Amino acid sequence: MNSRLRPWREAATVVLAAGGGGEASGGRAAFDYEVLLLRRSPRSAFMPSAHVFPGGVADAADFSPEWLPLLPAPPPAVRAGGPPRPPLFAAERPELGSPLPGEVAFRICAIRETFEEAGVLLLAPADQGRPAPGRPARLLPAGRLPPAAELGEWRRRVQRQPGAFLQLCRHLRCAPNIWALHEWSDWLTPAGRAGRGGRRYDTAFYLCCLGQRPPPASHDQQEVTAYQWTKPPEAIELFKSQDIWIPPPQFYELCRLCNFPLLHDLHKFGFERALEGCERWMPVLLIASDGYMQLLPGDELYPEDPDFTGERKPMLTTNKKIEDVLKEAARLHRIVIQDLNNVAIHVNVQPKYKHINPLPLNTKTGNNSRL
Ligand SMILES: CC(C)(COP(=O)(O)O)[C@@H](O)C(=O)NCCC(=O)NCCSC(=O)CC(=O)O
Ligand SMILES: Nc1ncnc2c1ncn2[C@@H]1O[C@H](COP(=O)(O)O)[C@@H](OP(=O)(O)O)[C@H]1O
Ligand SMILES: [Mg+2]
Repeated sequence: MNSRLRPWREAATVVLAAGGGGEASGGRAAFDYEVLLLRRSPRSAFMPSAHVFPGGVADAADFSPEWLPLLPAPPPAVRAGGPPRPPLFAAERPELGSPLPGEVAFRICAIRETFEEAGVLLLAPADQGRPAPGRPARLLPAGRLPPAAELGEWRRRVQRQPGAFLQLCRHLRCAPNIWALHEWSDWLTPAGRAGRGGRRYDTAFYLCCLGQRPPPASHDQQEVTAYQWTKPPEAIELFKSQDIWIPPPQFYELCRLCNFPLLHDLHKFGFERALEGCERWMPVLLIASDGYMQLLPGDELYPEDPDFTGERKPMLTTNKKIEDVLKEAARLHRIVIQDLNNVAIHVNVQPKYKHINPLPLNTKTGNNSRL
């Protein structure tokens, strides 16, 4: 990516859910699937030790035209649509000389990163033809994979050289299962929250539902130091009890998933909704006297002309307390952060593009009554 043209890096991440086959009934136990969370290394320059979904920065190799003969055609519904898209997908990249559209390359990126960071290979046989988007995806049968040691060697090669992912796919006569990933959201790191060295990310979030038990994963002991498959409400509980720290975008998305106890419902919602479009969200920080808020588009305090580069006014400030700021507002779409693990989403606006609002789960002790 040409970082000189944009003050942020372009990245992709995948909310990987696996399970299914559950019964519809109330309570947390009713969740019939788990999502993959990875703990970032404490040495990471950005969000050290945070629990996130697998993902990372796009590489020129994700845009290689050499992918084209390997990839299946998009399902008809995907090709027919022309919904509103974030700039990440729409931007032309003549600097890469690549005919690969962003919507393909960022999916390849998310799948490559999932292999690098968690050892999970989201591939489909290259001769499989068009996917059936109506059903959750499945992984390759174990018989199509090389022995574990050989696969481990491939993984290290891909980590060193992302172009090796194409070689691996050719070797296995497989292709990244790109159409099993459904566009879900797009988060841009707030100006004023850049990590060491000014790191900010415009990150495409995809949803991928696997209609099978969570596959074995493994961390890489470098960028990622632990992994866990967890039900969305359990992840919120772990956050609340300070066992893990989840950054605001991932917290927001886990609270959205809490609307769907069943994998099949989540998958159906995810692939149908993706056809409606998606917009990029850059939270704008409002610092209050006893904490801060991340204002999101649609909130009445969200600026009409947000400062994307952070050169003008990356943060708003007030002397008031959070409670008083909240009382004064009618149209709410914000993440309220009183301290590291005391986070609540306040939203009463209609989500765009047929998306769903997060369940209002305050992580303050005793407040998760909806679970
Ligand atoms: C996948 C990433 C872009 C990381 O890339 P890397 O593996 O380091 O190459 C990951 O950062 C990600 O999923 N980002 C999503 C959007 C984002 O940047 N969120 C950070 C928000 S920081 C924040 O809100 C802090 C706060 O106010 O508490
Ligand atoms: N052993 C390690 N500990 C911490 N971070 C590591 C690491 N090995 C690699 N990384 C970091 O992981 C990031 C690559 O992530 P990804 O492949 O998901 O995009 C790089 O961050 P930077 O790009 O910020 O330097 C790299 O420095
Ligand atoms: Mg990463």
